[in-house]
Amino acid sequence: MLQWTTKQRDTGDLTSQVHQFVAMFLSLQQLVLTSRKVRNAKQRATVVDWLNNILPNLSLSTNASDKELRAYLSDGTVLCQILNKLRPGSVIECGGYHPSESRLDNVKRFLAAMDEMQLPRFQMSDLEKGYMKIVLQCLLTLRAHFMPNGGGCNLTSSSSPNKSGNDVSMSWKLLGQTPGGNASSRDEVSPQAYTSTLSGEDRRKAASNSKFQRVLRSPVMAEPSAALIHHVGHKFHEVFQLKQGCYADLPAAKISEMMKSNSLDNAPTQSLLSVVNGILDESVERKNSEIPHRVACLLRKVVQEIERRISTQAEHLRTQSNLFKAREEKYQSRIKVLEALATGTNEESQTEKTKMEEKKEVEEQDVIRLVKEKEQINNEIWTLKQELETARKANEESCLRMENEGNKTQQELEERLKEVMHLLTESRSRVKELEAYSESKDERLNKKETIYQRFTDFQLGALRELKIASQTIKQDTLKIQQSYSDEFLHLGTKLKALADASQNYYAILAENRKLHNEVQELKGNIRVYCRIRPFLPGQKEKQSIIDSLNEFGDLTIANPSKQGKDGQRSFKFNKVYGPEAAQAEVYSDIQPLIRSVLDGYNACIFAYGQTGSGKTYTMTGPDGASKEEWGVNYRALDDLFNISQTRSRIFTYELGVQMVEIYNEQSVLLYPYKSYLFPLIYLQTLGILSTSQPNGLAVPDACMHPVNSTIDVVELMEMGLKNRAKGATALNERSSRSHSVLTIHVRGTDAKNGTSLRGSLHLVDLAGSERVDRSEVTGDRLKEAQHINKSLSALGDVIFALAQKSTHIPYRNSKLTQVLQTSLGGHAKTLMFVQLNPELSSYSETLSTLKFAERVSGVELGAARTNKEGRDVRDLMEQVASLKDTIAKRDEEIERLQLLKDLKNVYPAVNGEKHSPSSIRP
Ligand SMILES: Nc1ncnc2c1ncn2[C@@H]1O[C@H](COP(=O)(O)OP(=O)(O)OP(=O)(O)O)[C@@H](O)[C@H]1O
Repeated sequence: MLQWTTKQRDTGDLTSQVHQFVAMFLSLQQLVLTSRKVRNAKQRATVVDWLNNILPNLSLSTNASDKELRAYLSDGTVLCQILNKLRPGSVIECGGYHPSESRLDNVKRFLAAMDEMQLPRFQMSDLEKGYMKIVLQCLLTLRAHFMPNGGGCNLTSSSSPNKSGNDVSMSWKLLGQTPGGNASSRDEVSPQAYTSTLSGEDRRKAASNSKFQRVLRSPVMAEPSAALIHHVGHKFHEVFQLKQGCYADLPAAKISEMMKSNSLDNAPTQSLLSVVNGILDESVERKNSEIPHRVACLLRKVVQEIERRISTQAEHLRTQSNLFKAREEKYQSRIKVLEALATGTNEESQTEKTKMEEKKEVEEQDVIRLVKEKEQINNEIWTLKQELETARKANEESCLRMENEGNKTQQELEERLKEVMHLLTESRSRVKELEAYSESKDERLNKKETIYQRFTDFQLGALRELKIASQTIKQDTLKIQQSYSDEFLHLGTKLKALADASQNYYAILAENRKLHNEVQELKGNIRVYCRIRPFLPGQKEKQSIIDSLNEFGDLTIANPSKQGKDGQRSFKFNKVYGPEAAQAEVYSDIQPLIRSVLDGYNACIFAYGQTGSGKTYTMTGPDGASKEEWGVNYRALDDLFNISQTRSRIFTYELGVQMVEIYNEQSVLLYPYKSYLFPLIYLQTLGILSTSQPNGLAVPDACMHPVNSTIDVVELMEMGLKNRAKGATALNERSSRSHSVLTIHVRGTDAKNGTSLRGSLHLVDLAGSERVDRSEVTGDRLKEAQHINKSLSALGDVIFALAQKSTHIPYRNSKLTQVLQTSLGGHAKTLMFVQLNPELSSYSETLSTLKFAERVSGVELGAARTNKEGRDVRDLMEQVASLKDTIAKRDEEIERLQLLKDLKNVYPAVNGEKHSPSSIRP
């Protein structure tokens, strides 16, 4: 860094200061400026600006392109005008060219003038071909040559053209040259020559300014950096007015050589200042210049001030010089006058001498005054220097600050660089990791692919095997199918044989059954048909205890509380009807038995079972039954009527129907036998029957009803049914608590031989067989239950006595057994319907019913026999019956009388009152 020493301040003259300032500035530039290429556009703009200044009528656009500029310059007129403006008369004035001249002649003249001035120039071909860079360089050189202050814009005194001209002449004067001086003399100006152009005092100061010399010859100046040289190249070029070539293309070595040859020493002050101004202008204009904008502005102001002061000083010196010249001339003339006078008169010469001395004194005073003024100027310069020093210091500080900031920034940048490097390293490692990961992934994928490939191969293999296996299986299946079809055919044949055999089997079975029935008939077995009632509509519980049944009379019931075979019980009867069996089906099975009555057989059909098991349904049918729903009673009567009518030509049949209900057997013991026998109602239809029945039962007050058709019988039966005792019990609302016995008496007479036959059919609807829970019924209901139980027990006793072929059969234990005596014994055909309730709650009752029925089915009554009689026998029988009837009446009379006698003994107070048995009967 160059220092502005006090000595320099004291001793340096203005020019040397400027030189020094330029050198310092260049040093500063070296420190702060970086190399930057001056753009062609900038140059062009400068040239355009300059041209517009010189030739205001040109009106070139500031942003004119190379092409536009070339258009202006191509005919050489503008070039000639420029030269004439700068140096009047240097070329022929050419406001237009002569028609005989070619366009290029103007250009040639311009180039010749440039050659004459020994300024670098372009070639004709450059302008023609549009190499505007060289043309621009040439114009810039010309501009620098004639207007070193860049067109005079920056000089304060350049506002007026006259002043500008003065400045130019002043500059040349300072350099010891005239504007029209030989350029070669400038090129050859050495430092010594340059200093010789200065005034004596200035030369002395310049010579003594060792610092200045050192600056000019300093290594920095001697060997400027390439960047610096490149940056300020054109400025130097302008300053040193290089002869040839383009300063932009000037190699660094050339500039370095120039620096070594002390070319700066020879540069005019004004040029140096214009260099500084140019650099500062450029710095101010360029926002991103390395010189801070404020500093550049300040420096420019300083330089302008220096220029102004130099200008003022020069003006002052010029005035003084003129003054001195005028005085010198005056003195010369006076001396001449005085000399003339001296030769004339001494007095006059003495006077004149005195006057001259006086004037000399005045002049000396003037000189003293001038010296004082000079001192004053020196003082001003010194103040200026001080200001310059302050500015320099400020500049240094700013440089230091900038340096620090630069260092700081550099450090930050380095740190940032480190961070970036770190990030780069990290990202590289990350990339490596990713690469490794992708490689491993690739590997894994490859492995997976291999595995999948293998798996696929394996699957395909397996598929192929499966295909083969499936084909084999297909073939096997076909074979098996074939064998199966063969076997099926074989089986079909066998099955056909089996079906035939089974048909035979069924035929044999039917034959067996028939034979069995015949055997039973021969034996006189009581036939037992079992019928199962369906679940009633609206009944919630529908779990049936019926496990199985078949057409052969097999029945199995299941105990819900016991699992497996322990809970099951099987029975065998002559027939078992399921819940779906129709009334007609049931009747068709008993039809032969019923019809046998017309052949003179006694038959008895009774229904046994608990309350609600369907006894009445089977024997009579439901209430208001249609013909399809008719029970056995209606169907039997209808059937017998029809057959009797069919056989009317052969046989004359008389039918009598008697309907008896046995109720509260126990009360019979208290009443006469008529009442005893028929406690509630009796009906004796037809007049064919005498009041004395064959079984010995008298029917007192018998109502005889003749019947001629089935409908008559049905009406009679309905009348009888209406009179049945009915009541509500816990088991069944409509439960009958009485035994209902419908007896059909048949007498047939053979029209040919007069033989007669008698048959009777008892159709008995027994009371409910269930055991009565004493807690549920009391009073009359309890009595009814007891009677029912007793009569059923008596029935059982009779049946089992018959089964055991006992000598004594206890028919007389109940009224029921007495009524059924002729049907249960005495070679009658007997059939029992065992009615079953399928409900779960009735299991125990059902079981005891079935057990009773099982025992009944084993009872053999002996082969049934017809009641056929010849006419004599019949007459005798009728006589016997009449006698029996008479005896019965007598017995009855005796019994009645006996009863009256007993009553008289019991009630002796009652005198003469007679009670008839009928009045006592309920
Ligand atoms: N095979 C059947 N088909 C359709 N309904 C039936 C059948 N058997 C019985 N019923 C019906 O069951 C109910 C009870 O039948 P039913 O009155 O005949 O029983 P019961 O044994 O005569 O009873 P009770 O001892 O009280 O006279 C009746 O409503 C009847 O219509």
